[in-house]
Amino acid sequence: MNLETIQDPGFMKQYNDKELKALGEDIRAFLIEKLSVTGGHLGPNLGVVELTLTLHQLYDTPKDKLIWDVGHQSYVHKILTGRADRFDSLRQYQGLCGFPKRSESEHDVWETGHSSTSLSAAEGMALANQLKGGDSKVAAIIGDGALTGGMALEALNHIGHEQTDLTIILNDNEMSISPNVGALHSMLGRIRTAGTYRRTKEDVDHMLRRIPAFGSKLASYADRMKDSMKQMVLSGMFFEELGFTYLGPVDGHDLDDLHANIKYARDTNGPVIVHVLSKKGKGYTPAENDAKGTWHGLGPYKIESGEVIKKPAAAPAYSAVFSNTLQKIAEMDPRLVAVTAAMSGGTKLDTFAEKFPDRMFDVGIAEQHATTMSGALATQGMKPVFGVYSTFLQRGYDQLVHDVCRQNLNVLFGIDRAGLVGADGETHQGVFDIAYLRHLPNMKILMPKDENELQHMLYSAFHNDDGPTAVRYPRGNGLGVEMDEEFQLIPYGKWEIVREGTDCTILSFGTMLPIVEEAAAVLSERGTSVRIVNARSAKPLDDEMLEELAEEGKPVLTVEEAALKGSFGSAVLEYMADHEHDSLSVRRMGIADYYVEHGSVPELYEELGLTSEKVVEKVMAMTSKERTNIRG
Ligand SMILES: Cc1ncc(C[n+]2csc(CCOP(=O)(O)OP(=O)(O)O)c2C)c(N)n1
Ligand SMILES: CC(=O)[C@@H](O)[C@H](O)COP(=O)(O)O
Ligand SMILES: [Mg+2]
Repeated sequence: MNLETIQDPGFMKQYNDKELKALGEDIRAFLIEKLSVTGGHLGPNLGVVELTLTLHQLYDTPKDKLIWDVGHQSYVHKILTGRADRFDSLRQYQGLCGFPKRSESEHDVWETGHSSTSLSAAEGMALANQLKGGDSKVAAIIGDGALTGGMALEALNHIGHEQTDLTIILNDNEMSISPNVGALHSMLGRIRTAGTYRRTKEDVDHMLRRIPAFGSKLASYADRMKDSMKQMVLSGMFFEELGFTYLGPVDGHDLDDLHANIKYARDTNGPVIVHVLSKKGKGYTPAENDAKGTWHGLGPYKIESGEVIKKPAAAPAYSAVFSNTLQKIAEMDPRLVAVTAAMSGGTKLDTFAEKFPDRMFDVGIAEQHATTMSGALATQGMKPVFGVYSTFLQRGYDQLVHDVCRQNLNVLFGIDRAGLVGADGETHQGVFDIAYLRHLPNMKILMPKDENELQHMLYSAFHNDDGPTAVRYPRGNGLGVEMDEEFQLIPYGKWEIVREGTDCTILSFGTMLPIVEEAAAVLSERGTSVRIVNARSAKPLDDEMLEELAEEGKPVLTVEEAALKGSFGSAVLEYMADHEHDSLSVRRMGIADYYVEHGSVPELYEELGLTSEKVVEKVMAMTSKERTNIRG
């Protein structure tokens, strides 16, 4: 079938199994082919083909509501709701979003990208429906990884209490990005086994009862024994005890099994959880055999061989420098403990865990728990390092305030994906952490200009015993600079002049330095002499340098890859105002007050005006204005 002719799911409502199977095969082939060029979350989507087909047969969207969690597995849903023709632009600038997007389609009723929000959203929509006397059906599709997120358990608690009519499809493929972790995961594993156990039980029952004379006595005795075992292993009781009807485990690739159970759930009063067992990467061998999470989300690949096409990297990934530096420190200092919230691959803490298995804790998708636990580790003299994406640390904000900063605990936050991340788009850009950290008393915020300075910053922060420090670094690879053999201590609040100049000073924060240096070279050719400062801490600032700049009186420009409101440039403005340097001209470049969607980072730099050309323009305006002022 030509999937690009699909307008909406109406066409498949009456499809029989054979037609659905054929459609499923077309969808798998389409995904494998398209994503081999664009990249994306192939594994998760291959795992939900039959499930999504069944949902769109049984639910009449957009009247009925389907909510996808984490949302990276919504490509099949997007194909069935008329967007197959946009897949060549998947996760590209002004192209198809990799997560549900309400502006893209009326069938996308809730936007996700951060994990574990679907149950709360489903409850909200179901309660609204109830209050309005509507007849919409609501279903949330949540993965076994996302179920480990605290929000999901908060919602289960409330939904079970309210007894709201809604269905939760638990898509259990035993994987988070990498293999799932935690007691919930083990419990689900027991259910998977119990599922097999239950089928065996029925077979045994049938066999026993066929024994003449005492067979039925034997069977009922065996039943009693089996039931106590069932209670023990059939942990669907966990959900039943919370007030849910538990159905499962259901074969996530068997259309009949799915249809019967999800239809039953849809038409049952009260909350129902359907435990679906699926295979991540189903239908494409390299993805099916993926034990590490390579095929969770990836770039282009060769379909036949499954070879992932990697661009030759001239420099190490910042995440690798982070992990390698921690390993070097951990060899010298037994107090170092690494923590991740289900991102061991992305943060490269998986390589740390290979060397120090007892000193790396993956807590699941639980940033709140990770933050507070790290604080408590510090109270006991350990030196915890929480490796976390900027955007995901937002999930642990109160724990940052209430537990870590207020108690001034020695936690080092390795904030990865700081700045624009690109293809994951607005839910993942790491552009708010300076703003959400800077106003917290006791927090320090550092960002290196390159990978060599990153190792020194991590080393310096690790040896700082004056409370929490955030060392932030971007997604992707470094600049290819030489790495010092020996660690150096970088004093907090001491910036570095990397180029002398007399007409204007640019305070470059973190990754902006190459763009600023390029602009300075152009400005120099035009006769404007620019001083460049590697302003490597947003808190504390370099007060001494700021006083000198104020004294000198030349224009100052701050440049950062972060939200302008509340980040580094704001800190400089605040400083100058608070110290009554009212005549100094300070201007800022950064990310304006909106959510930056998906695209390549260079394209997003263009959109945001974070280019050397724009820096040149800005400085020319500032200095010519300054010159005009002098001439009067
Ligand atoms: C708050 C938050 N933390 C971490 C992530 C990163 N993340 C994206 S998908 C994923 C794993 C999800 O596992 P699961 O829900 O089982 O979905 P599957 O990929 O197995 O279908 C993680 C950890 C996130 N999106 N949101
Ligand atoms: C869906 C999700 O949140 C993760 O898969 C995320 O896309 C990983 O990002 P990186 O590719 O930067 O590790
Ligand atoms: Mg999973």
